[in-house]
Amino acid sequence: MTDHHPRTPAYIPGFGNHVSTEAVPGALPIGRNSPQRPAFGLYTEQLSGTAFTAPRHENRRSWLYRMRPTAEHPAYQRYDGAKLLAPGTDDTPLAPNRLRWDPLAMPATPTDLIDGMVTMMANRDPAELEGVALHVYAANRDMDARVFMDADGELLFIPQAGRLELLTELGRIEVAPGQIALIPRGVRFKAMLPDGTASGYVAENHGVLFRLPDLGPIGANGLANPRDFETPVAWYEDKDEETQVVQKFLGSLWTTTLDHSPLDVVAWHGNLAPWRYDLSRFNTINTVSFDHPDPSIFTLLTSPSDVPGRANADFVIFPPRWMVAEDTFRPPWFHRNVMSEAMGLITGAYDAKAEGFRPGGISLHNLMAGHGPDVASWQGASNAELKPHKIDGTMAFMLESCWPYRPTLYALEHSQLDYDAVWADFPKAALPR
Ligand SMILES: O=C(O)Cc1cc(O)ccc1O
Ligand SMILES: [Fe+2]
Repeated sequence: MTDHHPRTPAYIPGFGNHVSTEAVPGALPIGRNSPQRPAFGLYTEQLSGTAFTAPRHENRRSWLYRMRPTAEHPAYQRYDGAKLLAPGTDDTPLAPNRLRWDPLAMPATPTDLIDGMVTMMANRDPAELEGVALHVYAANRDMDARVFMDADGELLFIPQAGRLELLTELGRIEVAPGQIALIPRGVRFKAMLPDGTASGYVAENHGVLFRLPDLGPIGANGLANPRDFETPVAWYEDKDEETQVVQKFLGSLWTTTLDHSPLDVVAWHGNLAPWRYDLSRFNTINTVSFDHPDPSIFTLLTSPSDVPGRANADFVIFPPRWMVAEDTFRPPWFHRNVMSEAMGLITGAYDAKAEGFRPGGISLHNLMAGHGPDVASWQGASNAELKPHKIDGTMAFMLESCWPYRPTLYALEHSQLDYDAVWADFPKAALPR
C-alpha cells in the first residue's frame, strides 16, 4: 500500500477554472482527452456536471485518469446504516409554523461522517434535479476503508466545530470552521477528523450547480471573489484493500464493496472539481447611508431556477461588518418572504435573535411565515444609540430556496418547544387620539 501524502495539500486558485493536474509526471495526456493507451495503463473517465450539450459558459466536466475504471463494481444493495440520513421527509400536512433546533449532540459511540449525518429538511425530489436539502453532522471517527458519494447533488460542507480533511477523487481538501468546501455530484470522498471530532452543516444541491452571483451595479469585484476559491491538485491512494462505497441515489442509501480504494485518480483536467473557500475573504457590502438592504446583498453562491431571479438556492452569509446606517432600525426587519429561509449559525450571535439561536442550531422560516427580530433584539435596536458599531465574532448563513422546505420526521420531533414565544408580547402601537 502506498499513501501519496505530501504533508500539506496544495491548491490552485480560481472558481470554475480549467485545471490540469497530475500527481505522477506524465500521467496526464497532452493534446487529447482519450488516447488509445493512456500512460501507465491508466483508465480514462469523463465525469459530467452538466449535460454534454449545455451552453459553453455553463458546461462543467472533468477528465479523470485512474488506476481502475469506476465501472468495475459489484451490484449495489440497500445500506442500512445512517438511519437519519435521507429518510425522506414527513408527508403529513406541514403546519406553517416557524421552527428552530438546538445543535446536534456528539454521538456516544464511534461514528463516522456518513453515519453521523442527519437530514433536517429538504424540498423537491432529487430525481427532479431541483431543490436542496440541509443536513447536520456530528462525527467522532475517521471514515476508515469507506467512501461516500452523492448522485443526488453537490455537497456544500459548512463546518461548525472541528476540521475536516476531505480526501476526494480529485484531491485533498482541509476545511476548518470559518471555511466551506464543495464536493461535486458523484465525486467519491472520505472524511478524516484531524481534531478527533467534527460537527457542522451540509447543504445538498439537487439543482443546477452553485455559481457566483452576478454583481450588477456592484461592478466587477466584490462579495466572493473568484480567486479566493481553492481547488486541490491531483492526489491518489494506491490501496488494494476492501473499501465500502456508500452512495446516495434518488433519496436512498446504497452500498457496494470494492477490492481497492476508488480514490485512485492520478491525474485530471477540467472545470468540475471540489473547492474550498475561506469566509473571511468575503468582501461584505452594505449600506453606508440608511435602511437595511435585502439579504441578497450577502449572496456567496447561487443555484438559479428556471424562473429568472428566483433561486433554487442562494447560499448567503452574515459576516462580521460595520453597522453605520443612520435613522435606521439596523437588524433584519419584520418580513414575510415568498422564498423559504433555512438558517444556521457557525459562531457568535445573530443580530436578530438575542438568544436561542445557538452555534450549530438551525431555524426554518418557510414561505410567508412572519418573522424578524425577537422581542429582545427589537427592543435593543429600537433604543440603541446609532453610532458606528461593529458586529464582530459572528458568522451565520442562510440557505434560501424558492421551494418550501419539509422537515424530516426526526426534525419535527426534535424542534425547540415554543419558538413562537420569541415574538410574543410586542407592545401595541399607540395611535394619536
Ligand atoms: O430572517 C432572517 O434573519 C434572514 C434575513 C436577514 C436580513 O438581514 C434580512 C432579511 C432576512 O430574511
Ligand atoms: Fe428572513
